[in-house]
Amino acid sequence: MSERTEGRRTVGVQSRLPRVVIVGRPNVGKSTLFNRLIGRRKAITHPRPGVTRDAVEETWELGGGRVLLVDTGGITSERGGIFEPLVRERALREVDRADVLLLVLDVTELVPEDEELLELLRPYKERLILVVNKVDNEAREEMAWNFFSLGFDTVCFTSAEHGRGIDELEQEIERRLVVPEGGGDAPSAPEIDVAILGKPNTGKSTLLNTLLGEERALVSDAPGTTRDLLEGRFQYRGRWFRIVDTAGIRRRSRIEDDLEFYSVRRSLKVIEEAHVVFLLIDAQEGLTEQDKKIAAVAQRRGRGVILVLNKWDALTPVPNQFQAMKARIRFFFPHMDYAPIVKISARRGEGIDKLLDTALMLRDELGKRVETGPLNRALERWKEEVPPPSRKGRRYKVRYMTQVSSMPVRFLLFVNRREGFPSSYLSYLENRVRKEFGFSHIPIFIDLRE
Ligand SMILES: Nc1nc2c(ncn2[C@@H]2O[C@H](COP(=O)(O)OP(=O)(O)OP(=O)(O)O)[C@@H](O)[C@H]2O)c(=O)[nH]1
Ligand SMILES: Nc1nc2c(ncn2[C@@H]2O[C@H](COP(=O)(O)OP(=O)(O)OP(=O)(O)O)[C@@H](O)[C@H]2O)c(=O)[nH]1
Repeated sequence: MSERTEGRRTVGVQSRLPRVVIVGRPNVGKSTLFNRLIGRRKAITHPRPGVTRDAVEETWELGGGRVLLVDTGGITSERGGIFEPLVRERALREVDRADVLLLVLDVTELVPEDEELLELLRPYKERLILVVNKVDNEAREEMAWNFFSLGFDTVCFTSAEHGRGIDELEQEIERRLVVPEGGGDAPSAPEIDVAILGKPNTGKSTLLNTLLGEERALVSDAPGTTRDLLEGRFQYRGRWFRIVDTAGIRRRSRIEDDLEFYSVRRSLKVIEEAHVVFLLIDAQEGLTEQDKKIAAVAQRRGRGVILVLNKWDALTPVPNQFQAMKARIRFFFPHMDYAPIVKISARRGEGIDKLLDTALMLRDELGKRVETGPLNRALERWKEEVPPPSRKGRRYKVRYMTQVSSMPVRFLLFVNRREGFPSSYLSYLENRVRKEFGFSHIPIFIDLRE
Protein backbone atom coordinates (compact mmCIF):
# COMPACT_ATOMS: atom_id res chain seq x y z
CA MET A 1 0.00 0.00 0.00
CA SER A 2 1.31 3.38 -0.85
CA GLU A 3 2.08 5.82 1.92
CA ARG A 4 -0.96 7.63 3.09
CA THR A 5 -0.80 11.35 3.41
CA GLU A 6 -1.36 13.01 6.75
CA GLY A 7 -4.54 14.53 5.43
CA ARG A 8 -6.02 11.25 4.49
CA ARG A 9 -5.11 9.65 7.74
CA THR A 10 -6.99 12.36 9.61
CA VAL A 11 -10.09 11.84 7.54
CA GLY A 12 -9.67 8.16 8.22
CA VAL A 13 -10.11 7.08 4.65
CA GLN A 14 -8.08 4.18 3.38
CA SER A 15 -7.98 3.58 -0.27
CA ARG A 16 -6.59 0.18 -0.88
CA LEU A 17 -5.34 -2.44 -3.23
CA PRO A 18 -6.64 -6.00 -3.14
CA ARG A 19 -4.70 -8.02 -0.58
CA VAL A 20 -3.30 -11.44 -1.22
CA VAL A 21 -2.23 -12.81 2.14
CA ILE A 22 0.12 -15.73 2.70
CA VAL A 23 -0.41 -17.74 5.87
CA GLY A 24 1.02 -20.96 7.19
CA ARG A 25 2.95 -22.37 10.09
CA PRO A 26 6.68 -21.70 10.34
CA ASN A 27 9.07 -23.25 7.84
CA VAL A 28 6.59 -24.31 5.17
CA GLY A 29 8.18 -21.86 2.73
CA LYS A 30 6.04 -18.74 2.99
CA SER A 31 8.80 -16.23 2.50
CA THR A 32 10.38 -18.29 -0.25
CA LEU A 33 7.03 -18.26 -2.01
CA PHE A 34 6.62 -14.57 -1.33
CA ASN A 35 9.98 -13.85 -2.94
CA ARG A 36 9.25 -16.12 -5.84
CA LEU A 37 5.98 -14.32 -6.54
CA ILE A 38 7.36 -10.85 -6.13
CA GLY A 39 10.17 -11.89 -8.40
CA ARG A 40 12.93 -10.28 -6.46
CA ARG A 41 14.56 -10.71 -3.12
CA LYS A 42 12.93 -8.73 -0.40
CA ALA A 43 12.16 -10.73 2.71
CA ILE A 44 14.94 -12.77 4.26
CA THR A 45 14.42 -16.53 4.30
CA HIS A 46 15.37 -18.43 7.37
CA PRO A 47 16.42 -22.05 7.36
CA ARG A 48 15.33 -22.31 10.98
CA PRO A 49 11.81 -21.68 12.18
CA GLY A 50 10.61 -19.17 14.68
CA VAL A 51 12.44 -16.01 13.74
CA THR A 52 10.34 -12.99 14.56
CA ARG A 53 9.43 -10.70 11.74
CA ASP A 54 6.41 -8.55 11.09
CA ALA A 55 4.06 -9.06 8.22
CA VAL A 56 5.95 -8.16 5.06
CA GLU A 57 4.05 -6.56 2.26
CA GLU A 58 4.91 -5.54 -1.26
CA THR A 59 3.01 -4.21 -4.20
CA TRP A 60 2.82 -6.86 -6.83
CA GLU A 61 2.01 -6.56 -10.51
CA LEU A 62 -0.48 -9.19 -11.47
CA GLY A 63 -2.34 -9.54 -14.73
CA GLY A 64 -2.01 -5.87 -15.59
CA GLY A 65 -3.26 -4.80 -12.19
CA ARG A 66 -1.66 -4.12 -8.88
CA VAL A 67 -2.28 -6.05 -5.72
CA LEU A 68 -0.65 -6.18 -2.34
CA LEU A 69 1.14 -9.38 -1.44
CA VAL A 70 1.39 -9.94 2.30
CA ASP A 71 3.53 -12.52 4.10
CA THR A 72 2.33 -13.13 7.66
CA GLY A 73 5.39 -15.24 8.42
CA GLY A 74 6.58 -12.89 11.10
CA ILE A 75 3.31 -13.10 12.93
CA THR A 76 2.78 -16.84 12.95
CA SER A 77 6.42 -17.62 13.68
CA GLU A 78 6.29 -15.90 17.02
CA ARG A 79 6.78 -17.93 20.12
CA GLY A 80 3.69 -20.00 20.82
CA GLY A 81 2.72 -19.73 17.17
CA ILE A 82 -0.87 -19.60 16.14
CA PHE A 83 -1.91 -21.07 19.51
CA GLU A 84 -0.86 -17.90 21.24
CA PRO A 85 -3.95 -15.61 21.49
CA LEU A 86 -2.09 -12.43 20.57
CA VAL A 87 -0.41 -14.02 17.59
CA ARG A 88 -3.67 -15.53 16.51
CA GLU A 89 -5.39 -12.19 16.78
CA ARG A 90 -2.80 -10.43 14.66
CA ALA A 91 -2.82 -13.17 12.07
CA LEU A 92 -6.60 -13.18 11.96
CA ARG A 93 -6.66 -9.47 11.41
CA GLU A 94 -4.60 -10.02 8.26
CA VAL A 95 -6.85 -12.89 7.29
CA ASP A 96 -9.92 -10.71 7.70
CA ARG A 97 -8.53 -8.05 5.44
CA ALA A 98 -7.50 -10.54 2.78
CA ASP A 99 -9.16 -10.78 -0.59
CA VAL A 100 -7.30 -13.97 -1.38
CA LEU A 101 -5.69 -16.23 1.20
CA LEU A 102 -2.84 -18.55 0.38
CA LEU A 103 -2.59 -21.24 3.04
CA VAL A 104 0.81 -22.83 2.57
CA LEU A 105 1.42 -26.41 3.64
CA ASP A 106 4.56 -28.52 3.42
CA VAL A 107 3.97 -31.63 1.30
CA THR A 108 6.45 -33.59 3.35
CA GLU A 109 4.71 -33.13 6.66
CA LEU A 110 1.25 -32.24 7.88
CA VAL A 111 1.44 -31.48 11.59
CA PRO A 112 -1.24 -30.61 14.21
CA GLU A 113 -0.49 -26.92 13.80
CA ASP A 114 -1.49 -27.21 10.12
CA GLU A 115 -4.73 -28.88 11.11
CA GLU A 116 -5.37 -26.09 13.57
CA LEU A 117 -4.87 -23.51 10.84
CA LEU A 118 -7.05 -25.41 8.40
CA GLU A 119 -9.91 -25.36 10.90
CA LEU A 120 -9.32 -21.74 11.80
CA LEU A 121 -9.48 -20.72 8.16
CA ARG A 122 -12.33 -22.92 7.05
CA PRO A 123 -14.82 -20.04 7.41
CA TYR A 124 -12.73 -18.20 4.82
CA LYS A 125 -12.99 -21.08 2.38
CA GLU A 126 -14.36 -18.92 -0.40
CA ARG A 127 -11.24 -16.84 -0.67
CA LEU A 128 -8.73 -19.53 0.21
CA ILE A 129 -6.27 -21.31 -2.03
CA LEU A 130 -4.46 -24.25 -0.54
CA VAL A 131 -0.80 -24.11 -1.60
CA VAL A 132 0.98 -27.40 -1.15
CA ASN A 133 4.63 -26.38 -1.23
CA LYS A 134 7.96 -28.20 -1.57
CA VAL A 135 6.55 -30.31 -4.38
CA ASP A 136 10.01 -30.40 -5.95
CA ASN A 137 9.63 -33.53 -8.04
CA GLU A 138 7.34 -36.26 -9.38
CA ALA A 139 7.58 -38.38 -6.28
CA ARG A 140 6.42 -35.52 -4.12
CA GLU A 141 3.60 -34.82 -6.56
CA GLU A 142 2.26 -38.28 -5.74
CA MET A 143 2.19 -37.33 -2.08
CA ALA A 144 0.47 -34.03 -2.85
CA TRP A 145 -2.73 -35.64 -4.10
CA ASN A 146 -3.64 -36.53 -0.52
CA PHE A 147 -4.14 -32.87 0.17
CA PHE A 148 -7.30 -32.78 -1.94
CA SER A 149 -9.06 -34.68 0.82
CA LEU A 150 -8.78 -31.68 3.15
CA GLY A 151 -11.97 -30.33 1.66
CA PHE A 152 -10.82 -27.16 -0.06
CA ASP A 153 -11.87 -26.40 -3.60
CA THR A 154 -8.62 -25.03 -4.88
CA VAL A 155 -5.32 -26.78 -4.36
CA CYS A 156 -2.10 -25.70 -6.07
CA PHE A 157 1.19 -27.61 -6.00
CA THR A 158 4.31 -25.50 -5.89
CA SER A 159 7.98 -25.67 -5.34
CA ALA A 160 8.74 -22.15 -4.26
CA GLU A 161 12.41 -23.01 -4.21
CA HIS A 162 12.56 -24.37 -7.74
CA GLY A 163 9.84 -22.23 -9.27
CA ARG A 164 7.49 -25.06 -10.08
CA GLY A 165 3.73 -24.46 -10.25
CA ILE A 166 4.12 -20.72 -9.81
CA ASP A 167 2.38 -19.80 -13.08
CA GLU A 168 -0.62 -21.92 -12.20
CA LEU A 169 -0.81 -20.38 -8.76
CA GLU A 170 -0.69 -16.88 -10.22
CA GLN A 171 -3.47 -17.73 -12.64
CA GLU A 172 -5.56 -19.05 -9.80
CA ILE A 173 -5.03 -15.88 -7.76
CA GLU A 174 -5.95 -13.79 -10.77
CA ARG A 175 -9.11 -15.76 -11.26
CA ARG A 176 -10.07 -15.08 -7.68
CA LEU A 177 -9.39 -11.38 -7.95
CA VAL A 178 -11.01 -10.91 -11.34
CA VAL A 179 -8.65 -8.03 -11.93
CA PRO A 180 -10.33 -5.86 -14.55
CA GLU A 181 -8.34 -4.40 -17.42
CA GLY A 182 -6.34 -1.38 -16.62
CA GLY A 183 -5.97 -1.69 -12.91
CA GLY A 184 -6.38 -3.55 -9.71
CA ASP A 185 -9.80 -3.56 -8.22
CA ALA A 186 -11.09 -4.79 -4.91
CA PRO A 187 -13.08 -7.92 -5.52
CA SER A 188 -14.96 -8.38 -2.30
CA ALA A 189 -18.62 -7.51 -2.15
CA PRO A 190 -19.00 -3.90 -1.18
CA GLU A 191 -20.90 -3.23 1.97
CA ILE A 192 -22.16 0.17 1.06
CA ASP A 193 -22.77 1.59 -2.38
CA VAL A 194 -22.74 5.33 -2.66
CA ALA A 195 -23.69 7.41 -5.69
CA ILE A 196 -22.40 10.93 -6.05
CA LEU A 197 -24.92 13.15 -7.81
CA GLY A 198 -25.26 16.85 -8.22
CA LYS A 199 -25.25 19.75 -10.60
CA PRO A 200 -22.19 20.45 -12.74
CA ASN A 201 -19.37 22.07 -10.88
CA THR A 202 -20.57 21.24 -7.39
CA GLY A 203 -17.37 19.30 -6.69
CA LYS A 204 -18.29 15.69 -7.42
CA SER A 205 -14.94 14.77 -8.95
CA THR A 206 -13.10 16.59 -6.22
CA LEU A 207 -14.99 14.61 -3.60
CA LEU A 208 -14.31 11.34 -5.38
CA ASN A 209 -10.61 12.14 -5.47
CA THR A 210 -10.57 13.11 -1.83
CA LEU A 211 -12.22 9.86 -0.89
CA LEU A 212 -9.95 7.71 -3.01
CA GLY A 213 -6.81 9.69 -2.33
CA GLU A 214 -3.84 8.91 -4.45
CA GLU A 215 -4.92 5.48 -5.52
CA ARG A 216 -6.49 6.80 -8.64
CA ALA A 217 -5.52 3.51 -10.25
CA LEU A 218 -8.68 2.17 -8.74
CA VAL A 219 -10.64 4.55 -10.88
CA SER A 220 -11.02 3.52 -14.46
CA ASP A 221 -10.49 6.88 -16.03
CA ALA A 222 -8.91 6.14 -19.38
CA PRO A 223 -9.90 8.61 -22.10
CA GLY A 224 -12.54 7.27 -24.41
CA THR A 225 -13.65 4.73 -21.88
CA THR A 226 -16.93 3.14 -22.77
CA ARG A 227 -17.94 2.77 -19.19
CA ASP A 228 -20.59 5.12 -18.02
CA LEU A 229 -19.55 5.31 -14.47
CA LEU A 230 -16.42 5.82 -12.50
CA GLU A 231 -16.19 3.79 -9.41
CA GLY A 232 -13.76 3.35 -6.61
CA ARG A 233 -13.61 1.38 -3.44
CA PHE A 234 -12.14 2.05 -0.08
CA GLN A 235 -12.47 0.97 3.49
CA TYR A 236 -13.57 3.18 6.35
CA ARG A 237 -14.07 2.01 9.92
CA GLY A 238 -13.63 -1.52 8.67
CA ARG A 239 -16.48 -1.22 6.20
CA TRP A 240 -16.29 -1.30 2.44
CA PHE A 241 -17.47 1.63 0.39
CA ARG A 242 -18.05 1.54 -3.33
CA ILE A 243 -18.41 5.01 -4.71
CA VAL A 244 -19.96 5.57 -8.09
CA ASP A 245 -19.58 8.88 -9.83
CA THR A 246 -21.28 9.87 -13.02
CA ALA A 247 -18.18 11.38 -14.55
CA GLY A 248 -18.30 9.10 -17.56
CA ILE A 249 -21.82 10.16 -18.31
CA ARG A 250 -20.74 13.74 -17.87
CA ARG A 251 -17.82 13.52 -20.18
CA ARG A 252 -19.89 12.27 -23.03
CA SER A 253 -22.79 14.54 -22.45
CA ARG A 254 -20.71 17.67 -22.18
CA ILE A 255 -20.78 17.54 -25.91
CA GLU A 256 -24.53 17.57 -25.67
CA ASP A 257 -25.61 19.91 -22.96
CA ASP A 258 -24.77 20.09 -19.34
CA LEU A 259 -28.27 20.27 -17.97
CA GLU A 260 -29.37 17.23 -19.86
CA PHE A 261 -26.91 14.90 -18.12
CA TYR A 262 -28.16 15.94 -14.74
CA SER A 263 -31.57 14.77 -15.69
CA VAL A 264 -33.60 12.48 -13.53
CA ARG A 265 -33.53 9.89 -16.27
CA ARG A 266 -29.76 9.65 -16.32
CA SER A 267 -29.44 9.68 -12.60
CA LEU A 268 -31.85 6.81 -12.27
CA LYS A 269 -29.38 4.12 -13.16
CA VAL A 270 -26.91 5.38 -10.61
CA ILE A 271 -29.53 5.66 -7.92
CA GLU A 272 -30.70 2.16 -8.72
CA GLU A 273 -27.28 0.77 -7.85
CA ALA A 274 -26.79 2.76 -4.67
CA HIS A 275 -27.78 2.41 -1.07
CA VAL A 276 -27.02 6.01 -0.33
CA VAL A 277 -26.92 9.09 -2.56
CA PHE A 278 -24.55 11.95 -1.82
CA LEU A 279 -26.44 14.85 -3.35
CA LEU A 280 -23.79 17.51 -3.80
CA ILE A 281 -24.91 21.08 -3.43
CA ASP A 282 -22.74 24.15 -3.81
CA ALA A 283 -23.20 25.82 -0.43
CA GLN A 284 -23.01 29.19 -2.12
CA GLU A 285 -25.95 28.38 -4.36
CA GLY A 286 -28.26 26.20 -2.33
CA LEU A 287 -30.70 23.54 -3.41
CA THR A 288 -32.07 23.71 -6.96
CA GLU A 289 -35.33 22.41 -8.35
CA GLN A 290 -33.49 19.67 -10.18
CA ASP A 291 -31.81 18.60 -6.93
CA LYS A 292 -35.23 18.22 -5.36
CA LYS A 293 -36.39 16.03 -8.22
CA ILE A 294 -33.36 13.80 -7.97
CA ALA A 295 -33.77 13.53 -4.22
CA ALA A 296 -37.41 12.63 -4.70
CA VAL A 297 -36.48 9.83 -7.09
CA ALA A 298 -34.02 8.43 -4.57
CA GLN A 299 -36.70 8.71 -1.92
CA ARG A 300 -39.26 6.83 -4.00
CA ARG A 301 -36.72 4.09 -4.50
CA GLY A 302 -36.20 3.88 -0.78
CA ARG A 303 -32.59 4.97 -0.95
CA GLY A 304 -30.83 7.04 1.67
CA VAL A 305 -30.05 10.61 0.69
CA ILE A 306 -27.51 12.93 2.25
CA LEU A 307 -27.70 16.57 1.27
CA VAL A 308 -24.05 17.53 1.07
CA LEU A 309 -23.26 21.23 1.26
CA ASN A 310 -19.88 21.45 -0.42
CA LYS A 311 -17.37 24.30 -0.72
CA TRP A 312 -18.07 25.30 2.85
CA ASP A 313 -14.59 26.78 2.93
CA ALA A 314 -15.59 29.35 0.31
CA LEU A 315 -18.32 30.94 2.41
CA THR A 316 -17.77 34.12 4.33
CA PRO A 317 -18.34 33.00 7.91
CA VAL A 318 -21.52 34.25 9.55
CA PRO A 319 -22.76 33.18 13.02
CA ASN A 320 -25.07 30.15 12.96
CA GLN A 321 -24.58 29.84 9.25
CA PHE A 322 -25.06 26.09 9.09
CA GLN A 323 -28.17 26.18 11.27
CA ALA A 324 -29.68 28.90 9.12
CA MET A 325 -28.91 27.12 5.89
CA LYS A 326 -30.36 23.88 7.20
CA ALA A 327 -33.51 25.65 8.31
CA ARG A 328 -33.89 27.20 4.87
CA ILE A 329 -33.53 23.84 3.14
CA ARG A 330 -36.00 22.21 5.52
CA PHE A 331 -38.48 24.99 4.89
CA PHE A 332 -38.31 24.85 1.11
CA PHE A 333 -37.98 21.11 0.94
CA PRO A 334 -40.15 19.66 3.68
CA HIS A 335 -40.76 16.29 2.02
CA MET A 336 -37.38 15.07 3.07
CA ASP A 337 -37.05 16.49 6.51
CA TYR A 338 -35.41 13.25 7.60
CA ALA A 339 -32.52 13.45 5.11
CA PRO A 340 -29.30 14.40 6.90
CA ILE A 341 -27.55 17.59 5.84
CA VAL A 342 -23.77 17.59 6.08
CA LYS A 343 -21.32 20.38 5.33
CA ILE A 344 -17.97 19.58 3.78
CA SER A 345 -15.06 20.99 1.89
CA ALA A 346 -14.19 18.32 -0.63
CA ARG A 347 -11.12 20.27 -1.64
CA ARG A 348 -9.71 20.55 1.87
CA GLY A 349 -10.97 17.18 3.00
CA GLU A 350 -13.02 18.68 5.79
CA GLY A 351 -16.21 17.08 7.08
CA ILE A 352 -15.43 13.82 5.31
CA ASP A 353 -15.52 11.75 8.50
CA LYS A 354 -18.93 13.09 9.35
CA LEU A 355 -20.12 12.40 5.82
CA LEU A 356 -18.94 8.78 5.85
CA ASP A 357 -20.26 8.17 9.37
CA THR A 358 -23.62 9.50 8.24
CA ALA A 359 -23.53 7.20 5.22
CA LEU A 360 -22.83 4.22 7.47
CA MET A 361 -25.69 5.22 9.73
CA LEU A 362 -28.07 5.34 6.76
CA ARG A 363 -26.79 2.03 5.48
CA ASP A 364 -27.47 0.42 8.85
CA GLU A 365 -30.95 1.85 9.03
CA LEU A 366 -31.64 0.59 5.51
CA GLY A 367 -30.55 -2.90 6.46
CA LYS A 368 -32.47 -3.05 9.71
CA ARG A 369 -35.12 -5.68 10.40
CA VAL A 370 -37.71 -5.19 13.08
CA GLU A 371 -39.27 -8.23 14.68
CA THR A 372 -43.00 -8.54 14.41
CA GLY A 373 -43.62 -9.16 18.13
CA PRO A 374 -42.11 -5.92 19.47
CA LEU A 375 -43.53 -3.99 16.52
CA ASN A 376 -47.08 -5.06 17.30
CA ARG A 377 -46.72 -4.48 21.01
CA ALA A 378 -45.68 -0.95 20.11
CA LEU A 379 -48.57 -0.66 17.65
CA GLU A 380 -51.04 -1.46 20.44
CA ARG A 381 -49.56 1.31 22.53
CA TRP A 382 -49.63 3.81 19.64
CA LYS A 383 -53.28 2.98 19.07
CA GLU A 384 -54.06 3.59 22.72
CA GLU A 385 -52.27 6.91 22.71
CA VAL A 386 -53.97 8.07 19.52
CA PRO A 387 -56.91 5.93 18.43
CA PRO A 388 -57.58 5.57 14.72
CA PRO A 389 -60.14 8.18 13.66
CA SER A 390 -63.61 7.63 12.32
CA ARG A 391 -64.74 9.08 9.05
CA LYS A 392 -68.28 9.64 7.89
CA GLY A 393 -69.48 7.55 10.76
CA ARG A 394 -67.26 4.59 9.90
CA ARG A 395 -64.50 3.47 12.15
CA TYR A 396 -61.08 2.58 10.84
CA LYS A 397 -59.35 -0.26 12.57
CA VAL A 398 -55.68 -1.06 12.60
CA ARG A 399 -54.95 -4.70 13.30
CA TYR A 400 -51.41 -5.76 12.68
CA MET A 401 -48.09 -4.61 11.26
CA THR A 402 -45.07 -6.38 9.88
CA GLN A 403 -41.84 -5.44 8.11
CA VAL A 404 -41.68 -7.13 4.72
CA SER A 405 -38.33 -5.88 3.48
CA SER A 406 -35.26 -3.91 4.30
CA MET A 407 -33.48 -1.83 1.69
CA PRO A 408 -35.99 -0.40 0.87
CA VAL A 409 -37.61 -0.55 4.26
CA ARG A 410 -41.20 -1.57 3.76
CA PHE A 411 -44.00 -2.46 6.17
CA LEU A 412 -47.46 -3.89 5.72
CA LEU A 413 -50.25 -2.52 7.84
CA PHE A 414 -53.39 -4.62 8.05
CA VAL A 415 -56.55 -2.55 8.40
CA ASN A 416 -60.27 -3.17 8.19
CA ARG A 417 -60.68 -0.81 5.22
CA ARG A 418 -58.10 0.64 2.89
CA GLU A 419 -60.47 2.93 1.12
CA GLY A 420 -60.26 6.43 2.53
CA PHE A 421 -57.84 5.44 5.26
CA PRO A 422 -56.79 8.74 6.83
CA SER A 423 -53.31 9.64 5.61
CA SER A 424 -52.74 11.70 8.74
CA TYR A 425 -53.02 8.55 10.81
CA LEU A 426 -50.63 6.76 8.50
CA SER A 427 -48.14 9.60 8.95
CA TYR A 428 -48.59 9.32 12.69
CA LEU A 429 -47.74 5.62 12.61
CA GLU A 430 -44.85 6.22 10.24
CA ASN A 431 -43.38 8.75 12.63
CA ARG A 432 -43.69 6.39 15.54
CA VAL A 433 -42.01 3.58 13.63
CA ARG A 434 -39.20 5.91 12.64
CA LYS A 435 -38.59 7.22 16.13
CA GLU A 436 -38.99 4.07 18.13
CA PHE A 437 -37.39 1.57 15.80
CA GLY A 438 -34.49 3.62 14.53
CA PHE A 439 -35.42 4.57 10.99
CA SER A 440 -34.95 8.27 11.54
CA HIS A 441 -32.96 9.21 8.47
CA ILE A 442 -34.26 7.14 5.57
CA PRO A 443 -37.46 6.81 3.62
CA ILE A 444 -39.77 4.06 4.84
CA PHE A 445 -42.96 2.75 3.28
CA ILE A 446 -46.11 1.49 4.91
CA ASP A 447 -48.52 -0.28 2.57
CA LEU A 448 -52.08 -0.94 3.58
CA ARG A 449 -53.68 -4.35 3.39
CA GLU A 450 -57.21 -5.33 4.22
N1 LIG B 1 12.65 -28.45 -0.83
C1 LIG B 1 12.06 -27.28 -0.75
N2 LIG B 1 12.39 -26.47 0.26
C2 LIG B 1 11.76 -25.27 0.33
C3 LIG B 1 10.78 -24.87 -0.61
N3 LIG B 1 10.34 -23.66 -0.27
C4 LIG B 1 11.02 -23.28 0.83
N4 LIG B 1 11.89 -24.26 1.21
C5 LIG B 1 12.81 -24.25 2.35
O1 LIG B 1 12.07 -24.29 3.56
C6 LIG B 1 12.72 -23.52 4.57
C7 LIG B 1 11.77 -22.51 5.14
O2 LIG B 1 11.45 -21.54 4.15
P1 LIG B 1 10.90 -20.13 4.52
O3 LIG B 1 10.46 -19.52 3.24
O4 LIG B 1 11.79 -19.37 5.38
O5 LIG B 1 9.62 -20.56 5.38
P2 LIG B 1 8.58 -19.69 6.14
O6 LIG B 1 7.28 -20.40 6.05
O7 LIG B 1 8.60 -18.31 5.64
O8 LIG B 1 9.07 -19.76 7.60
P3 LIG B 1 8.91 -18.70 8.81
O9 LIG B 1 9.61 -17.47 8.40
O10 LIG B 1 9.57 -19.39 9.95
O11 LIG B 1 7.45 -18.52 9.02
C8 LIG B 1 13.92 -22.88 3.90
O12 LIG B 1 15.05 -23.68 4.19
C9 LIG B 1 13.60 -22.95 2.42
O13 LIG B 1 14.73 -23.02 1.62
C10 LIG B 1 10.50 -25.79 -1.69
O14 LIG B 1 9.66 -25.52 -2.56
N5 LIG B 1 11.14 -26.96 -1.70
N1 LIG C 1 -13.67 26.30 -2.60
C1 LIG C 1 -13.92 25.04 -2.95
N2 LIG C 1 -13.95 24.69 -4.23
C2 LIG C 1 -14.21 23.42 -4.55
C3 LIG C 1 -14.48 22.45 -3.56
N3 LIG C 1 -14.72 21.28 -4.19
C4 LIG C 1 -14.60 21.52 -5.51
N4 LIG C 1 -14.29 22.80 -5.73
C5 LIG C 1 -14.04 23.45 -7.03
O1 LIG C 1 -15.23 23.43 -7.80
C6 LIG C 1 -14.92 23.24 -9.18
C7 LIG C 1 -15.69 22.05 -9.71
O2 LIG C 1 -15.21 20.86 -9.09
P1 LIG C 1 -15.40 19.43 -9.76
O3 LIG C 1 -14.95 18.45 -8.76
O4 LIG C 1 -14.82 19.39 -11.11
O5 LIG C 1 -16.97 19.44 -9.89
P2 LIG C 1 -17.89 18.36 -10.60
O6 LIG C 1 -19.16 18.37 -9.86
O7 LIG C 1 -17.19 17.06 -10.74
O8 LIG C 1 -18.07 19.06 -12.00
P3 LIG C 1 -18.59 18.43 -13.39
O9 LIG C 1 -17.53 17.47 -13.83
O10 LIG C 1 -18.73 19.62 -14.26
O11 LIG C 1 -19.90 17.80 -13.09
C8 LIG C 1 -13.42 23.05 -9.25
O12 LIG C 1 -12.85 24.27 -9.58
C9 LIG C 1 -13.05 22.65 -7.84
O13 LIG C 1 -11.74 23.00 -7.51
C10 LIG C 1 -14.44 22.85 -2.20
O14 LIG C 1 -14.64 22.05 -1.25
N5 LIG C 1 -14.16 24.14 -1.93
